[in-house]
Amino acid sequence: MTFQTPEPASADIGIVGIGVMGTSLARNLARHGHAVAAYDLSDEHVAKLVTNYGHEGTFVPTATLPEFVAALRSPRVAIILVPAGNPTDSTVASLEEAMEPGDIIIDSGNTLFTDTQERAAALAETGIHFVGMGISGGEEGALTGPSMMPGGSRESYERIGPMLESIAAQVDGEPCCTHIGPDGAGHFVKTVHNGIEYADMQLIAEAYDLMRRGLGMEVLEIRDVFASWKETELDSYLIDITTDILGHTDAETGRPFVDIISDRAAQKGTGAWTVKAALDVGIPVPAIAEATFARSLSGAEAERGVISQLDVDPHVEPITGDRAELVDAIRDALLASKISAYAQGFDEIQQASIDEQWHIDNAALARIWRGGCIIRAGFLNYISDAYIAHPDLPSLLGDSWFSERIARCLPAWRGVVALSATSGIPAPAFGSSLAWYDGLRSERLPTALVQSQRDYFGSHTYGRVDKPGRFHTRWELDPRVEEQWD
Ligand SMILES: NC(=O)C1=CN([C@@H]2O[C@H](COP(=O)(O)OP(=O)(O)OC[C@H]3O[C@@H](n4cnc5c(N)ncnc54)[C@H](OP(=O)(O)O)[C@@H]3O)[C@@H](O)[C@H]2O)C=CC1
Ligand SMILES: O=C(CO)[C@H](O)[C@H](O)COP(=O)(O)O
Repeated sequence: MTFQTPEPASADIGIVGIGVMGTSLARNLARHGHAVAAYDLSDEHVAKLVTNYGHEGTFVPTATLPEFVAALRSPRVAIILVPAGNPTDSTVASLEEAMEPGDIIIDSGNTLFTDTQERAAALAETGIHFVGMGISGGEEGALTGPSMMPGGSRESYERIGPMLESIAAQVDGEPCCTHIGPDGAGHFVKTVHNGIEYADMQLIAEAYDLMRRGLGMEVLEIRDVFASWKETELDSYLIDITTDILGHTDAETGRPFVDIISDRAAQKGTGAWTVKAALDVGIPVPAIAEATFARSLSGAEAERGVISQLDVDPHVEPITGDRAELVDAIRDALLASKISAYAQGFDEIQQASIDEQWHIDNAALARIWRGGCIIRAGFLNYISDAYIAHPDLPSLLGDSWFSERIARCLPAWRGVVALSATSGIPAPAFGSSLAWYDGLRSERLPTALVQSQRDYFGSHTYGRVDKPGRFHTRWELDPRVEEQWD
């Protein structure tokens, strides 16, 4: 396929990677009156964009990256929407060759934030701005209004902000796009957004499983339950799509779609990155970790094959009792666990922001997640309010809106986690969230014993509850002697 050589400087902005997201974002920009240059390794993708959607606005198809760059008005702005890793590296390298100081490269893929930091540092010498921008909303959101999380220099945001804000989702008259912070900040918060997404999805799936296998409910009955939860604090996009999915019937078999789809849930890495980064900054995110492991477990063919054959009957003990009360209990457990998962994600962002000196505004971040993105949910308004009232809030659970709901849901939360264990229906994200909460509220934790063990075998020292300093016990001596080490 050949395209006519484009007019130089005829496009306001360009997109490299005209796949699922690139096509939608190019259309969104064009619909808002921006002329969009398009480049993809595959000319066919670019041609399809122009043929199918050319009537929606101005597209400038290009066949090579130098042509693409030449088609951009100066200072040039190019958005990359290709797979993370090598394809992004090679695209950045080619753009760098053709671009000039003052131009802006925006990587909008799901990129590891440390890669963004490295690319931004490498490009800094050239005078080309590098913006690592998280984007969320999937194909539909990118078309009708995504949530966007750009990192990078303030100067670059002044140039690209108005254009991005014009195509972002709008909530209460505010665009779901704001400058997040320097270098890797935008990609970091998008990664944690996805970690929270993993947790929210897993929690919903656990609620479904407890109703389906535990209470023996039909799929359409559960669909109706989820539809009714939309009227509660659980109102969210993920509850909406769950309701829709549960109402869907497989055309070929006439069975509920959820019964014919393979239960292997895939992952592209952002959940695992969130967990790894949480380990690095020392912040516990067990709901996100369990959600990530749940996907790995679902794909653990060999282990599942062996263990499912073990002669342990019954595999599932039905949950008995008043069904309406049990459904309400599952709803409350879901709300409390969901609050925990979001609190964990925000804790992680807060700590990374301190460590990296990103100065991320959690209130503004919560506001841009209210629309456009996959985790959009009514209660993000309350998260924003909590951080407006106390920007350095050590935990969302310290805010009264959240603590009151946790207190209200707590008895049901405990009951549901106990039922999960006795019925044999795994609810790892429910259970780990509750354990996280109980850990944080414990005045004294058994890690006192862990620290004693560390000192015993490795002379790692310890603090005392009754006086300052670091101490070590000479465990090998008889009688034992305590030494003060500093
Ligand atoms: N899908 C989603 O919901 C979301 C995706 N993202 C992120 O956005 C990025 C794009 O995702 P998505 O649109 O789903 O992926 P797709 O695979 O649909 O699109 C990627 C496009 O980039 C093209 N491409 C690959 N390598 C190059 C290259 N070196 N130069 C130019 N074009 C190239 C591909 O062509 P070809 O097919 O010929 O290889 C394809 O057309 C990813 O980083 C993804 O993680 C972010 C948010 C949401
Ligand atoms: O970024 C996204 C949504 O916010 C993408 O859809 C991403 O692919 C989701 O992650 P995974 O594929 O690992 O489920």
